[in-house]
Amino acid sequence: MTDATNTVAIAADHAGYTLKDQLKPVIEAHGLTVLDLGTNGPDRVDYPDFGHAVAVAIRTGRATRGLVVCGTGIGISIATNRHRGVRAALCHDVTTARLSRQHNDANVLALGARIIGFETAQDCLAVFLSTAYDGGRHGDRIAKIDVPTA
Ligand SMILES: O=C(CO)[C@H](O)[C@H](O)[C@H](O)COP(=O)(O)O
Repeated sequence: MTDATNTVAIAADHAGYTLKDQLKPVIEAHGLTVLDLGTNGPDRVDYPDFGHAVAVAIRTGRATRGLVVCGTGIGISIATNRHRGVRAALCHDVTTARLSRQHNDANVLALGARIIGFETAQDCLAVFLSTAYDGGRHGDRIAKIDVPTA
């Protein structure tokens, strides 16, 4: 049985699926399991469907972390962030990837396949997966991110 705490849900649109697939070994090299939610080919698809799929996997406990990829990373990160408790960070460099974990306790990394190259993407993901949340003063701020329901 797959251990959700060691599972990373991944998804991409047509612009991001190649990078998504290239990044699977990075996840596995960290001793983590990949839950691939598509897409798996070049046919045009809608990025919100794939951002939502990763967010739902986290919300339902099938995974604790996620990776989403589209052309810019913008659309899929916006969609992923519509889910309560899901914090997707769009990163273009290792510094933002590191700080997304230390300060924001980001649980999803978003990347733009048409914006950054494989080497940078690989470094961002490796840092994202290996950096712990700092806690402390950041906790109250994170608690204010999700808008309270009436
Ligand atoms: O970057 C994206 C959304 O922010 C998507 O991956 C697409 O690249 C973008 O929507 C453009 O779509 P296209 O059909 O590939 O032109």
